[in-house]
Amino acid sequence: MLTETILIIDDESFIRENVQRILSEDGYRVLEASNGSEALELVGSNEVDLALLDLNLGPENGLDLLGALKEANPDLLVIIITGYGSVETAVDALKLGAFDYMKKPFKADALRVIVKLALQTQELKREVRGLRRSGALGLDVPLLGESPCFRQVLDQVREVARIPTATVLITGESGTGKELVARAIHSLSDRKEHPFVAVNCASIPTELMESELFGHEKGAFTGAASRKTGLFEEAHNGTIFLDEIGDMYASLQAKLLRVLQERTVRRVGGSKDLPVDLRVIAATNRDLRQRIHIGTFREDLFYRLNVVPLHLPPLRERGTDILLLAKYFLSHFSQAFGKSFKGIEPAAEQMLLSYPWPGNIRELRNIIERICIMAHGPLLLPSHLPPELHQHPVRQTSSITDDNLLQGLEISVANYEKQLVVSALERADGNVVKASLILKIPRGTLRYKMEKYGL
Ligand SMILES: Nc1ncnc2c1ncn2[C@@H]1O[C@H](COP(=O)(O)OP(=O)(O)OP(=O)(O)O)[C@@H](O)[C@H]1O
Repeated sequence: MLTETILIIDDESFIRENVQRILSEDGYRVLEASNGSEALELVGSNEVDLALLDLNLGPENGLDLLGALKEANPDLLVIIITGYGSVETAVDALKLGAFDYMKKPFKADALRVIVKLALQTQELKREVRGLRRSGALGLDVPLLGESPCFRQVLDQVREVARIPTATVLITGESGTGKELVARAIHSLSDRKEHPFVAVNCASIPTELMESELFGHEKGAFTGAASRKTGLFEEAHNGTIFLDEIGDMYASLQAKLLRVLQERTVRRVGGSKDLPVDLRVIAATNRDLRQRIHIGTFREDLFYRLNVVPLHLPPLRERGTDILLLAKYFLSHFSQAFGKSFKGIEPAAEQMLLSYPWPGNIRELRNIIERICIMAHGPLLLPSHLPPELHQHPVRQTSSITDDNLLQGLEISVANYEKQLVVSALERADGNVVKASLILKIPRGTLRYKMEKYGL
């Protein structure tokens, strides 16, 4: 990431010099403006991430300038600097879109904290925008993930979506996103204008399941007062998603096999075979081969379903996707519940990365949702995380996963180096000189690495 650029707008030169000194020491690029027109010119000609604006700019109206700055760059974050007694104006500034305000005189550490928070927010917003743009795949529901093993899944999703007749079997632990992937395949295929019908094969009582799936004719059984179309018919031209296929009742397995072979369905009590044109996507978190072995799943059905196998990795094997997803959910629920979460504290990040996530993405999503309901922010702290995450030891050195190997030596080493730099900076309370002593490297080298890793 490039060095962030901060603009200080103040008519008092000693304030500008002070801010310049503190923030450039921390590795930021700092620009200075003593009045509104200089500020607007600098915002127009530079990629400014954050502006520190003194509202008392001599005869100029600071609030007007705030509006003009936001107009020139709507993504610009503005922190207001206000003198004693003018807090009300600062509140007006917040209403006009300023990020926060700071009272004069302020301490160097307070400045550092507020600037860091603002820039973290900026980054989070950028990430979410990027994710929305990529729609991760251009879908209405984002299928998020950047780890090599998940990228492979996304490639397979794109490939299989192009073949609208291919049957897919999605496997993976509970909560890994099997239904979301099934929806993605449908939305990216030529069938997208037609229905996507999801059926949970484990939740419908077996006696009802047949008539749910195949429909029935009037009078087919007691209580069948009228004709009913089944879900296969409803999914005609679209996609049927058969979740928890491993729990499907044996007699229905035979009927499903027939649908896959003949591409027709017969309603219960009916005598006609009705043609259906659809894609079947089945999913399971069970080991189907083992079920075949013990005789509860038909082998011939397994081969009919397993035309394109797609395996979803558990969250614990997806490395930093955990943080990507956590930040996405944090931003989403924070907005939904009117909270002010702006980021995750590094220690909490480590806890999220170390936990094995038996409930996968669903568990992560639920935890973050709960935090956004119960807590306030601005940072997600270790104390917000539930006991199960505290009981799990934070990994000091990352163990070697398949993902590490797929990333290759250079990226894995860089990730490790970044972790060390972050830990040293934390231990040194952000002081670069102290951190460089901890790491036993020259200060310039540390700055270079911080810039390289966007710290
Ligand atoms: N890649 C992803 N990006 C964003 N959200 C995701 C992703 N994968 C899953 N989710 C979210 O996680 C939750 C669980 O996903 P989903 O229901 O698709 O999992 P599943 O594997 O089908 O679960 P089960 O086996 O229990 O049926 C959902 O809220 C879903 O929106």
